Amino acid sequence: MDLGSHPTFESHDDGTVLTSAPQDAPVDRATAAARRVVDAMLRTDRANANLDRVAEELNSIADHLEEHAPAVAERLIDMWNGEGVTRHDPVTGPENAIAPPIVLEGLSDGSVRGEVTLTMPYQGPPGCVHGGVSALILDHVLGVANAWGGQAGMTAQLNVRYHRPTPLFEPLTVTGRQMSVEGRKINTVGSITTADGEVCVSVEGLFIDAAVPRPR
Ligand SMILES: CCCCCCCCCC(=O)SCCNC(=O)CCNC(=O)[C@H](O)C(C)(C)COP(=O)(O)OP(=O)(O)OC[C@H]1O[C@@H](n2cnc3c(N)ncnc32)[C@H](O)[C@@H]1OP(=O)(O)O
Repeated sequence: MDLGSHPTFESHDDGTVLTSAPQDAPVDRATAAARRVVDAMLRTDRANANLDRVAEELNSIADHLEEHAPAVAERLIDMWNGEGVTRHDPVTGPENAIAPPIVLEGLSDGSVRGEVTLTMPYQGPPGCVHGGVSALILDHVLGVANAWGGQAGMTAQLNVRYHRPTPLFEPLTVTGRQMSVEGRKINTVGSITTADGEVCVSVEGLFIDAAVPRPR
């Protein structure tokens, strides 16, 4: 997959930051505020909050953003340029309000690792993480693990095992590791565990090295 070399952000004794941590930039602050709105919308008292006013103000904000949106093709080129690669995806992207966002580090043992506490927008069963959200997170973490391992690819299969409900509102550790590369086939594993080390979700992924050119 033509992702180029994976941009890195800083290195320290414990690892190399592979994703773009939220910065004190207007777009990061605006996205963090949007994320806060999504969370607060699910928590607020539907009877007493002034949701008519909220709808009006949010539509006004969306109007402003859309007025300044370039053509999609132009924006796609911009997104896939340089550090942009790690700034817009739905798992780690600080510019994507859907992303928690998770900061991933590459470790010297070849694995990647991150920590996250998920809240109501990611709920499936009561008080627990939606299974599709876990699969989304792990698909991406395995993709980054492949980039860190030196051979990226497109997900061809993702086998997900849900061992126990994954709790919301608690710190979770997500990990991924490239296990083998045989020709174009890449085998990668990953998991989501609680702070106590309980495995909630584990995955095995088959990735295929395939050319998906960046928009230019
Ligand atoms: C830098 C930042 C990091 C960013 C990380 C981002 C991670 C995001 C991860 C994703 O979400 S990727 C998006 C979800 N995946 C897709 O949309 C993939 C859609 N499928 C495809 O594009 C193609 O089917 C695919 C590239 C996977 C394979 O098509 P090809 O035409 O290149 O493969 P081909 O048919 O030539 O098969 C090559 C080999 O792979 C095998 N293969 C292909 N697909 C397979 C499959 N699904 N299951 C098992 N084996 C498969 C196939 O049998 C064959 O084996 P052999 O060489 O032994 O004959």
